[in-house]
Amino acid sequence: MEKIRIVIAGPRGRMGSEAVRMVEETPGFELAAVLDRKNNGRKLNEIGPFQESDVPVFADIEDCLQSVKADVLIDLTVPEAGMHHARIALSYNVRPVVGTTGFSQEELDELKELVREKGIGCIIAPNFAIGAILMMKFAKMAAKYFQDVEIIEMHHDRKLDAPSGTALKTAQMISEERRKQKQGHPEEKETLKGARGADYEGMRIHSVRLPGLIAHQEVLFGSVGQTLTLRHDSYTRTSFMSGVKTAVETVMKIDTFVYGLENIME
Ligand SMILES: NC(=O)c1ccc[n+]([C@@H]2O[C@H](COP(=O)([O-])OP(=O)(O)OC[C@H]3O[C@@H](n4cnc5c(N)ncnc54)[C@H](O)[C@@H]3O)[C@@H](O)[C@H]2O)c1
Ligand SMILES: O=C(O)C1=N[C@H](C(=O)O)CCC1
Repeated sequence: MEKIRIVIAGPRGRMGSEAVRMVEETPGFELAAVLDRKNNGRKLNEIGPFQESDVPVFADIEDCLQSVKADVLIDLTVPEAGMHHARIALSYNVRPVVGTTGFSQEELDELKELVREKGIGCIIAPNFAIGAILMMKFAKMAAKYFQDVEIIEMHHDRKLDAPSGTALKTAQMISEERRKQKQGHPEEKETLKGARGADYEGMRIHSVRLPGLIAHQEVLFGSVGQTLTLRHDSYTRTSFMSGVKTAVETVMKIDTFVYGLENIME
């Protein structure tokens, strides 16, 4: 069987470098090229700790996709670059697997429409860790029985977007079961701005940023005389890689837009 040829955007990043390792180690996957903001025209083993890999580095995705044959683009960059890469990849019939977070609803809708026009698969995954996916699914289940919920997401202090993509996706999944309602005292007042966190349909999302953390989230439900806490922790970025691998394999078999790995989990 032919190998799945993959382009990775963001190969020098925390996630992108893990993804390069995963692709290189996976039978059936082949790294075709990488997209880096800098280092156009060089080889991957000249720009990072990847001794074995001499695939070409491109700064521009169009140059890349005109020069190398690719099946899948894995994007682990920043939202502006991720959107641009996903749009161009689709226009070249290359299937995007996007782990980058921070997209607006309008951007997700635009990608969904492009995928509908093209008829090839595209997966946007705010979190690739199986435990995080289960946490979100359990939170949705619990929301049927608990109307009051707050989300606390905790990440390393190099993270650019807040709230995290996972926290937003969790809130969206909960909102499929929970009726919209403002939580807390109807007359509560913040004496320090932001004390009650972000407001998603009346439920609150709190973002913690600290060195030492990787990616963690608690979903706290409260009802009369009881609370229920769901918690997930990613202690290393390798925790995300089996999800990236599954997404790459799956995106080759589908012709639709998927937002969230829970939609492709058996
Ligand atoms: N879906 C998940 O499970 C998951 C897990 C962890 C992180 N993330 C997300 O992945 C993204 C990357 O996270 P990170 O911690 O690896 O960040 P990082 O800052 O370590 O890496 C991002 C990389 O993207 C590169 N980059 C920026 N613009 C680029 C461009 N135009 N072309 C090519 N490369 C470009 C940067 O140079 C950098 O090397 C973030 O949006 C983060 O929220 C998702
Ligand atoms: O490290 C990050 O940045 C992470 N981002 C994702 C998010 O925003 O939910 C997933 C976890 C790690």
